[in-house]
Amino acid sequence: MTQIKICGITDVETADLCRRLGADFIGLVFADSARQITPERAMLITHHLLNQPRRPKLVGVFVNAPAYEVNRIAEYCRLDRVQLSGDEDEDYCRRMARPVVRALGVSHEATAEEIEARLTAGPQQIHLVDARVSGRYGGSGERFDWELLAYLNPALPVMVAGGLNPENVGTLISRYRPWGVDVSSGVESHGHKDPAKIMAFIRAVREADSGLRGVNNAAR
Ligand SMILES: O=C(O)c1ccccc1N[C@@H]1O[C@H](COP(=O)(O)O)[C@@H](O)[C@H]1O
Repeated sequence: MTQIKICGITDVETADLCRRLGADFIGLVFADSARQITPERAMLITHHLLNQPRRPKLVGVFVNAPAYEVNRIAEYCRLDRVQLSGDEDEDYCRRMARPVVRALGVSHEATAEEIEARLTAGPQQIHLVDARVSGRYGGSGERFDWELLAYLNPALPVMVAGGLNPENVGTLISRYRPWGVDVSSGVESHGHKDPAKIMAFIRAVREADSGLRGVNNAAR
C-alpha cells in the first residue's frame, strides 16, 4: 500500500481525523511557515495520539535549524522521524537522533541521474522528492516533472510531494507507483486543513492502490 503523509497539521482534531482515516504519517511543521506549530502545541497532538490504538507516525519538519534544536524538539515532542527540508548536509543528517526523511527539491532542469545520485548519498531512510520553488522550502503547491520518477531505482523508498491533491494523486500512483505520497496545501481550503479534502485524498490513494492490486493479480 502507498504510504500516506498529511503535512502541516496544527490541531488535535485534524490529527485524529488523519488517524481514523488511516494516514501513515502526519507532519508537524516547526520551520517558519503558515503551518508552523510550537513544540507545546505539538505535544497536545502527541499526547492524544499516543493513547490511541493505531496512530500515524509523527514527522517533525525542519528547515536549516541548529541540529541540537531539532534533536531537542524531537525528544520533547516524541517525534518518530525528522524531515529535513532545507540545505542540511550529510554530516548534519548523521547528527540526527531520529530517523531522517530527507527532502530533495527538484528544479525544472533536474535530470533523473542527478536526483538518484542525491537520493543515494547520506544516511536518510526515506527520500522525499518535492518541487523546488525559489524562496520556498516546501508547501508550495507546485509540481515537478513526474516523468523523472520513471527513471529512478524502484527499490528506493521515494515519497512524492509537491502539488498533490485528491484529483491528481491517483494518476501519480497508477503511473509511477511511488513508495509514498505527501500532501499539504492540496488538502486545504482558505489556508486551513479541510476534512473533506483529506478524506478525498486518502480515498483516492486507496482506490489507486486497489486498482494496482487488480493489475498485479491479473498479471499472475
Ligand atoms: O508545509 C509547509 O508549510 C512546509 C514548510 C517548510 C518546509 C516544508 C513544508 N512542507 C512540505 O512541503 C511539501 C508539500 O507541499 P504541498 O503539498 O505542495 O503544499 C511536503 O513535503 C511537506 O512536508
